[in-house]
Amino acid sequence: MWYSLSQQPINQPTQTPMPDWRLYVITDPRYGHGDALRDRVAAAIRGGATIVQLRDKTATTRALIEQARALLTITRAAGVPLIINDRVDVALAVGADGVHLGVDDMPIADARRLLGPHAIIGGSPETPEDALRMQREGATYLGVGDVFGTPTKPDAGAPIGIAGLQRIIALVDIPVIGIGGITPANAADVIRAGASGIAVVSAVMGAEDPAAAAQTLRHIIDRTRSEVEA
Ligand SMILES: Cc1ncc(COP(=O)(O)OP(=O)(O)O)c(N)n1
Ligand SMILES: Cc1nc(C(=O)O)sc1CCOP(=O)(O)O
Ligand SMILES: [Mg+2]
Repeated sequence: MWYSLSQQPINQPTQTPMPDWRLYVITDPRYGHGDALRDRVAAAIRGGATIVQLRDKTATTRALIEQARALLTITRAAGVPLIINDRVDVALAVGADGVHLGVDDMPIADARRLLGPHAIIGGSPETPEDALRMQREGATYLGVGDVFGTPTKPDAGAPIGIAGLQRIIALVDIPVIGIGGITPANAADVIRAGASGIAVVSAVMGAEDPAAAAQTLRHIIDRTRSEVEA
């Protein structure tokens, strides 16, 4: 059955398998553009990143599209989804796997209508009410933070801690990824709290060796998940 965009039901069950959320790596222009960015993303994937987000709040639309196309060749070859931060138009233009949207970005319901039932759509709630609304509107997952205090996003607000993260995990049925100030020293706490994965910028993209940094985090995540499941 065909739907016009306006008739397409939101929150339609998707046949697409759920991504592997364990290690979600987010780019930052501070750590390179062009080939340097591509090399860092490729290294992060070699080390064990399971999902990648292109996040660049300063690039022109044209530059963002170029970066997205360049990253897609790497992520597709590795079978890792590429998510575009903020920009539904860029995700559509390049055929990315999804978008990530905060409370000031396009509403999730509109993005779901535009991108269709199989797109990965992440939401960043600021309150429990936001979390429930985003889930209702068709978010695939939530990125919840700032958990520990981030050096990367100055407007992230006060840290919510593990207790704040757990509150959202208990409230929704969709996967929750912890974000904000996550390092090898605290990643296990996020997984023990029930998060499906961790999202990091500086701990991998800002590392001298992104492959080694991703590998260290993956070991911690996988070990902690085994402990929790035992
Ligand atoms: C995985 C993930 N979680 C949270 C965010 C933050 O999104 P948002 O609140 O829209 O802030 P900006 O990233 O746009 O500054 C994210 N990007 N990814
Ligand atoms: C993109 C982003 N969103 C956040 C939120 O709290 O919603 S914190 C953040 C940046 C995370 O970077 P780092 O791993 O360097 O702390
Ligand atoms: Mg945003």
